[in-house]
Amino acid sequence: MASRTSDLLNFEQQVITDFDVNSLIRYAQINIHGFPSSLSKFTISKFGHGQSNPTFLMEVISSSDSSKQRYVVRKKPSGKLLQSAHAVDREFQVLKALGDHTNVPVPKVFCLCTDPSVIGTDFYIMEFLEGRIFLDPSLPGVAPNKRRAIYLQTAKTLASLHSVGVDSIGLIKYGRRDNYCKRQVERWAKQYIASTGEGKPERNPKMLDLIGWLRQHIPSEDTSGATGGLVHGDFRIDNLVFHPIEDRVIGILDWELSTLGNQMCDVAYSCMAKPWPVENWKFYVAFSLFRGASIYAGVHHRWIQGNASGGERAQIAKIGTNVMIDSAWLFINRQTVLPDQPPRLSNSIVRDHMKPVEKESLGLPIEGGRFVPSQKVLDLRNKLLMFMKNNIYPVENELYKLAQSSMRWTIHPEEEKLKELAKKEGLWNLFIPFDSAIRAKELLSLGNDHFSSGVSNNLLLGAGLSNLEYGYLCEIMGRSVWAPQIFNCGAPDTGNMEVLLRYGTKEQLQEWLIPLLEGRIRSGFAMTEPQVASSDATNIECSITRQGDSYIINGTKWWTSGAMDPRCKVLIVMGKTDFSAAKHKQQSMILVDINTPGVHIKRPLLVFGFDDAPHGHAEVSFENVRVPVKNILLGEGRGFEIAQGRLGPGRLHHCMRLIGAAERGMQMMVQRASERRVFGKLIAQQGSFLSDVAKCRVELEMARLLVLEAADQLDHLGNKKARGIIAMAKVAAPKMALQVLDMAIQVHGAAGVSSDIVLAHLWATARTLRIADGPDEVHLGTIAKLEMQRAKL
Ligand SMILES: Cc1cc2nc3c(=O)[nH]c(=O)nc-3n(C[C@H](O)[C@H](O)[C@H](O)COP(=O)(O)OP(=O)(O)OC[C@H]3O[C@@H](n4cnc5c(N)ncnc54)[C@H](O)[C@@H]3O)c2cc1C
Repeated sequence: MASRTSDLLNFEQQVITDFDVNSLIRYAQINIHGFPSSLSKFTISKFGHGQSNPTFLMEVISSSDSSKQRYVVRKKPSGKLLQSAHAVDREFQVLKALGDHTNVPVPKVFCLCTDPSVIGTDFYIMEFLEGRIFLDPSLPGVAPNKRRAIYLQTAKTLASLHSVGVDSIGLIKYGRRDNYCKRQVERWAKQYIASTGEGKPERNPKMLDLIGWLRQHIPSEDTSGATGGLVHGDFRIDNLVFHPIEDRVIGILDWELSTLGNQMCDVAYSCMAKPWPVENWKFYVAFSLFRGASIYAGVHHRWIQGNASGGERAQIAKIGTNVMIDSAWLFINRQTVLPDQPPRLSNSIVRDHMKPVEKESLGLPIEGGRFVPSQKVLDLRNKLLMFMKNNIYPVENELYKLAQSSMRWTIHPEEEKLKELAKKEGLWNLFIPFDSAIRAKELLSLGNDHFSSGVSNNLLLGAGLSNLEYGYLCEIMGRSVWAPQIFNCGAPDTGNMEVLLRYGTKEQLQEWLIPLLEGRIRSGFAMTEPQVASSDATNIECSITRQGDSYIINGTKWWTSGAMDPRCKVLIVMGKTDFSAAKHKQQSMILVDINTPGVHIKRPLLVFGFDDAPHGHAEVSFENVRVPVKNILLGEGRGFEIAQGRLGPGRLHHCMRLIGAAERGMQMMVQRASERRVFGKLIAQQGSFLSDVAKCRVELEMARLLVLEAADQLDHLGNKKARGIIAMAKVAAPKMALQVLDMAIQVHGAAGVSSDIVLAHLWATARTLRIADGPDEVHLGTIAKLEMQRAKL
């Protein structure tokens, strides 16, 4: 529940002894227009909430008309203060500028006094805002829809504050925009040192380590000032006054730490409890916790000295300091390189924090359903749908024509044009999970000049989506066999790029990942071998033998998808580096330039007569292929480890595309049935059709939910723990797609099995997915094994 601003006064109205109240009244009478010249009564009460500048409510009753007026007085604390803290004159300056020139909600300020003879310290007087303050950021007791509105308003208020053009409202010199974090780390480090140590609260050595860590990880945008602007410095929900009834903010309070600087710090600080996947997030959250720890140490120290404005409550600051230091380290360590468990999404956190009774009262799924895409995803989805409608469906026939001609193994120029268009529209590399993108950026210290295509590197590293978010988009690409590669989201490139993003060295990323991300080259994944049952990858026989600074590769692979493509330049080859090692440690993966002597593309394989030109599935032989040692991925014997990381997301991408293929089938089936007459009636009017189409929809929606759930679990639990549900999706999605496409083919009659329309090709592709990336039986084995284990618990 919210507290009224007036409820936050200390219970007993205090008689102020450390300043001259009469002097304050005299000052107000002279400097505030409309302040009563004679008073029949006045009271001064102190606000109990907040630990910093003492703040008072001054209520005065005019003796002439008995009207009551309320003002807020905010002053510096008395006593010796830490350097640059408690600058109420700066608070006044920023409040005045915002109040006079912007719509940012702030209390109106009346006067600033820097004359110590009045009440002993600087102070200013502002209007009193009667409204609601939410002291607990989890908003207990507030209905979910209200909570949503309040959080939304909080975010909007921060956005309005961050949008202020400081130069035009007289705040141009309010601070420096660059190197904010750098200066802040030094400032709060000094204050921590000053507040702790001998004769003071105990100094925590982990805080010193934290200072060192922060110094080493200052983000580049901080140095450049790219994210610079007005910073509140303490933007929390309990520093906002909400309207007494309406869910809107009427005032942002407590501007003590405001300045110009890196606005990301405000963002991170305001959602410290909500991990959020952007670059440098680790730094910003750790920085917020560090700064909080330093402030608490100061509060605790002042409490020991007897001049903390928060009174006895300041004692808890002692515990708070160390909790914050520990939390910072927990956060830093949890996210080293890539998290075992990727960051949780905010809606899951909200769910997790709901009390059972709240969940029950809502009957999960909450707020319109569990799988409701965010606005960002909806926007991308709409863009994709338009792109498919305007650019892909209309050229499908044209692309097929070339792929069935004698020029089948060349690229249609339209395809490359569409790739450029997709890049421009921000529909590029959407498959890249945000955590992998962060690693790539860190490893490569990417700048725009690393890319030749002229597209910003941010775009080349995707849109910062989770696997679940990508699920809503990938299925749309799956509606056409041509679409995925136009968005640079085709197999096996996505899986291969994911391998490089997760496991590649800096050099490997430079050499292969960047051209792949740009869409300049394509790739293949060579694991399956004709002579052994390759669904069990321990059977593979291809050898990778170390010779000095090289590895020599010998073996035959088949079904190496993409290897026929003239743009294919690199293969990830799985082979054995040590035939005598433990069963799952014999295999390694290595990068092979397709033009290396000894790599022979033997022939394209056909899938029910489709050769999938110009992409193709090739038989490839490797005869004494010599590659440099640096091409090994992750290290010898770690092939299985990589395969597990690669296959989870890759498998799900297939499932997502299958949902899209089935949707296309549904749409074509209904359209055909609504146009074609058989025996005097439209097909759609035949009872058997209605029953069949409904059953298809049921199957499709079940499979979609399973796929989305698997993506959600992959995001939350990681590859290993999500393997059961991924296996389920991998079994269910092809089965469903085959059923729906088969029905669509049936409705189309002979046209359905022809190559004149896309259904036969979509069906053939779906059929391969009961085998490719592991046959059904292998996945059923995984599901059954987990089920048996569960039963034993
Ligand atoms: C279109 C297409 C594209 C492909 N792309 C690639 C690629 O890019 N790179 C690559 O390396 N490979 C690729 N493959 C190969 C694919 O991954 C393999 O075909 C698959 O792993 C199965 O291996 P296999 O063909 O050797 O079948 P085998 O291992 O010989 O299995 C044959 C059958 O045995 C049965 N079986 C297997 N295991 C079990 C079990 N545990 N219990 C009961 N029955 C079982 C299943 O019915 C299975 O279908 C592709 C395949 C296709 C069709």
